[in-house]
Formats: sequence, C-alpha cells, structure tokens
Amino acid sequence: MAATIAGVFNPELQNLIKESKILLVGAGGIGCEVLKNLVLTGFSELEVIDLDTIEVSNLNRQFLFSKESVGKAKSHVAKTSVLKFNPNVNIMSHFGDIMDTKYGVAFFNKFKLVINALDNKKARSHVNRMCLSCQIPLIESGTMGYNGQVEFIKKGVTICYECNTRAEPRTYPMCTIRNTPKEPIHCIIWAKFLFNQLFGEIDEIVSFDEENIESEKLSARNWAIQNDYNPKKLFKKVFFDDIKALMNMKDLYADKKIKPVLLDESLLDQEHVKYSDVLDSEMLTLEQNISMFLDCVTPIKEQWEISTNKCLVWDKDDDMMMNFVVSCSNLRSALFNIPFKTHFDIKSMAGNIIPAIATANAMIAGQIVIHALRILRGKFEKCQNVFLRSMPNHKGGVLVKDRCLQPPNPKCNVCSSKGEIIFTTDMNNFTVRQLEELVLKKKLNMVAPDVTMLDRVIISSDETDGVDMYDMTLSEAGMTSGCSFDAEDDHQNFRVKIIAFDKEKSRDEDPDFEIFNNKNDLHTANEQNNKTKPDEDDEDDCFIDQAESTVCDNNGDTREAVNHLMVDKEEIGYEEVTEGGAEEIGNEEEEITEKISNEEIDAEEISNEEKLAIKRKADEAIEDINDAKKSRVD
Ligand SMILES: Nc1ncnc2c1ncn2[C@@H]1O[C@H](COP(=O)(O)OP(=O)(O)OP(=O)(O)O)[C@@H](O)[C@H]1O
Ligand SMILES: [Zn+2]
Repeated sequence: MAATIAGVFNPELQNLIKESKILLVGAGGIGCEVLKNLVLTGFSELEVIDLDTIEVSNLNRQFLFSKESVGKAKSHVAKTSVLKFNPNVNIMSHFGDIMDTKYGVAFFNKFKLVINALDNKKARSHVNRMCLSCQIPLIESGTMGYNGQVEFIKKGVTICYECNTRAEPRTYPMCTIRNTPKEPIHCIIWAKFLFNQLFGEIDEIVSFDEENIESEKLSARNWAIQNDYNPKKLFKKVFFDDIKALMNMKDLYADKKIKPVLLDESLLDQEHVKYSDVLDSEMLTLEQNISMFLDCVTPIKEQWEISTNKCLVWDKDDDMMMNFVVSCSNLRSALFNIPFKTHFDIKSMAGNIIPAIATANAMIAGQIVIHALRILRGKFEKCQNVFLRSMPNHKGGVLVKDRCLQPPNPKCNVCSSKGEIIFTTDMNNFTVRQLEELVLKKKLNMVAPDVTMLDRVIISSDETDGVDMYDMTLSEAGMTSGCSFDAEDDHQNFRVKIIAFDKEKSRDEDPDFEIFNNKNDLHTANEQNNKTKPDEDDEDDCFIDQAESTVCDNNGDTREAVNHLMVDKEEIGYEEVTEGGAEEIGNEEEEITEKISNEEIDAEEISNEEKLAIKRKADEAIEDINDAKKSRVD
C-alpha cells in the first residue's frame, strides 16, 4: 500500500503507519471514506465502531455498502469491504455504542489516535472526554452539505470539542421523522421524503407499514402507480391507513407521550374547500390543507410522467411541489397534535434542509488522513483546523486552514481543571430525575452521572447503592439556593462543581432551568431579563475574536499586517500534502513578506502603500476563514 511504496513516505513514517493502532468512531458517510483512505495509505492496525445498521438511504454515499448489506451492521460490512482493498490489514469491528461503559479507559488506551466520524453532539462530547482523559489525540470531523471541517484536539495543546458553545445540531433521527414527530420541522422533512418516494429519487422510506418496507412490490411508488396516483386513494392510504398501521405497533408508543390520533373519517369525502385567497403568511385550515393536497397530486404526476428518467427534483419555487409539502406536512402535524405552519414558514424551513454530499465527505476524509500523518509524526503545530467552504475563495480554494492551533479555553468545564457551572431552577418543582436526565445527561452530556452534596449521595450510577431520590424535588433532596454539589461521571473521568440557585418560574414560557458558565454570565442574564442564549452569529464572532488575539501582538500595524498575510500565505499554499513544497504565490505582497522574514528588509521600511496592499490581502483572507467558520458543522 501507499506507505510501503518507496518515496511516498520516509521509513520512520512507514513504520508509524503500520504500527499505530487507530480507532475510527462511526462508519457512516465520513467514516466509510476514512476507513478506505486509512487502509489504502497502509494503516494496518484498525478498530471501527458503529451502532447502526445499513439503510437503503445510506447507499448513495456510503460506498462500502451495497443493496445486499441493507440491515446488516455498518461496522462489520465496512470492515469486510475494505479488506478487499488489502486483506493484510488487521481490523476489528464493533457493532455497538461508543458511549457504552464497556468501551472505557482500558479500551481507549490501546489507541495512538482516535478519529470521530459521528453525527451527533452527545457521542462527540463523550469521545472528546475519553480522549482528554486518556491523553489521546483526537481528530474531530463533520460535514453539512458542501461544508465541513476537520479539527485536531489534544489535551493541553488545543481547544477541546466542548471549549466553545456549539449550536444545537440540525439533524433529525429517522425514527422521529417516521414514527414520533414532535415539531413542525419533523413533518416537513417527512413530507419531502414522501415527495421523493412518489416522484423523486427514493431516499428514506417514510410511509407504508414497516413489515413491507423491504418489499419492492409494495413500495410507495409502486402502490401509487398501481392506483394511478389517484389523489383520494393516496390521501386515504397515507393519512388514514398508514396511521392505523402505525398505531397498531404497540411497542412504538407504549410509554411515549407522542401518539398519533386518527382524523375524522368524514374528511375523506369533504367537498372542495377554497384556499386560493389565503395569503402565504396565513394559516390554512385542516380542510383547506386537504383540498390543497388533493389538487396538487395530479399536476405533479403529470410533470413526473414527462420528466427525464421519471424523476423529479423537489423545488421550493415550483408551486405544486410546494403545495404538496405544505399540505402533507400540515396534515401530518394534525395527526400528531403539532401546530400547523404557514406556506411562508414551510417554504423557508423546507428550503433549508441540507442533503449530505458525498464529495464533501470524501474531501474531509482525505484531510483527516493528512492530519493523522502529522499527528503520528508529532507535528501538532501543523494540525490547525481546516474548513471546507461551499464556494471557492478569491484564490479559487475551497479548503481553508486556521492560522494557528486554538489553545484550550481556561474556563472550559471539560478540559480545564476548574470545572464549575451555575445552575438555576425552581427547586420546589424540579426533580432529581429531571436533574439527571435533562441537566446532567442531556445538557452536560454525561453518561452515568453520580451526584454528591456534602458527602451525601443524591444520584448514583450504581443501582446496587440503593439510592432512590428520583421523585423528590431538589428542595426535598436537601438543596437550597446557593448550595453546591459535585456531579461526576467516572466513566468519562469528568467532574464538575455545580452551584445551584433557586429561581421561581414567573412565566410559562420561561425555561425549566438554565446553565451558566460563570457568575458574570448569570448576572448579565438577569440584567437582560433572561434573554441569555447567544445566537449562532454571536458564538461565531466570539470564536473568531479569540483566534485573532492569539496571533496578533502589540507591535503595530506592520507586524499585524504581516501576520495576517502569513495566514493568507498558508491558506493559499494549501500544499502541505507535499510538506514544504514550493508555493505558487508570486505576488508582490508575498515577496515583501519573504524579504522581511529573511531579514533582507526591515519591516519598518515598508511603504504605506505596501502596508495597505498587505492589509487588503490579509483582510480578504480573514474574511474567507471567517466565512468558512460561520458554516462550522456540529
Ligand atoms: N454513539 C455512537 N456510537 C457509535 N456510532 C455512532 C454513535 N452515534 C452515531 N454513530 C454512527 O455515526 C455514523 C455517522 O455517520 P452519518 O453518515 O450519519 O454522518 P456523517 O458520517 O457525518 O456523514 P453524512 O451525514 O454525510 O452521511 C452513523 O453511522 C452512526 O450510526
Ligand atoms: Zn475544553
């Protein structure tokens, strides 16, 4: 393989590649690409873990899987497929959840490097903590549409995954979309899937009872063709019969609050209800949604019949396609007791659903392996974060690199030793169970938390301890405003001191609890009348400011400008694959910088015009990086 081909890598690196044990977490879109790259690069000691089985919808980009492998464990099939590239590689595949306590410190300690190719924040945070605890370098990655990033994390050297607040993830589990929608967006995604099933490229199967999912004969498309896309029959099938089938799957809704309700049968025969005079910003009634659905099926079917390969691409600017998604998602909402949305809202929400792009995953996976090689050689300083942009920058590049490693945030609850957070809630109503589920597990990403207050155990991860205070409120459990307690997760080697304040809920819409990183944030929040949550842009700005301050020093404009240009230079010279190969910059500003760094000219001697030129270039470069960061994927 590549590592052993003379001239590709030096003998020392060849050995490192052969001998280093690597853990890959996730064998999905990015994971498949990474596994293939690792094997083809010559890595020979690999373990891969994934908790999921293969779905039809994975096949378009997770190329290690084929139709025959649908339903099988991703990790096992991925292993079998890449062994065909090189049968001499030692790969162990695990079909399991990386958060399972059986993958503890002893498991992680085996690895020289861990690579995350995950799709959720909780698992990412968990692996982050495990790697910090075991002092193992971690490569974190993600893509969204054409965007993506690769981040290097090492305790004491870089920021960790949790050093900065991250936007909430924008992906949705398929089971929620299929069976237990809770929000309008779940119904909108479902409606788009249904559209694809009937008229487009089939991705997820969202309709028609589960037993027949694999049966081609009863696929939604074939059913619709057999019934000549009769709108009324389709309406009955999707919004009545399928729901009855879902309701019969007792286990699905056994202990959940979310259960579908059946619509009134008389709606099947309702007269046409006019909706053309309803503005896009106004809400349609249930009856209007039904009429809209019945009206749009036939025109779309006619478009589909004459389309290339009989395949339509959903387009938010096509009135009929838009009406289909509006009516289907609102009808689905009616079944699950979810508020309707207006045409206008649905258009913007449906237009923002971002598809996974195979080439973005491939580029990110390539970059992951380049980082892996640097890490093995101990060249951490070259592992700056890399961002994949959706549009080329002014130099025609789509991959941009941070100017330097981001140092750890000393206030981080996870990687700094001073983990302390402020927690406010209504202590007379908030229960110990809510503290465990909503705060410790959901918000703070713990897996098996223990809570002690003044040596008294309030929550124990060990059932045999017999501690059961779950139904008590925090007050009943002995907490008072201003008290502090320790929450820890031994498995993650993560502990944090929590200072709790009692805060009565004055309005229904107030949150059940809030978390602040320090007292100042709490005070600011109180001052702003609880409007605390920074929006996404603020977070990004914060992040970027921090990055800039680590590079610029106080030596005045010229130095700053030159520093900025260095970024530009590195970024343009995205040639590091060749490790120090010549860069094709060749512009005036570059020559000046080189002269300065070679001490051929004194920085002070640069003319103002030249300074301005440098500054202009630098600003463009910074803008590029900032643009890329704004689309950081979680
Ligand atoms: N806790 C976990 N333990 C093990 N594997 C996990 C865990 N959580 C998620 N995964 C796996 O991570 C993989 C993520 O891949 P997925 O394809 O969804 O996203 P991706 O690789 O980021 O790319 P894309 O979204 O483009 O497909 C999935 O196969 C999923 O099963
Ligand atoms: Zn941190």
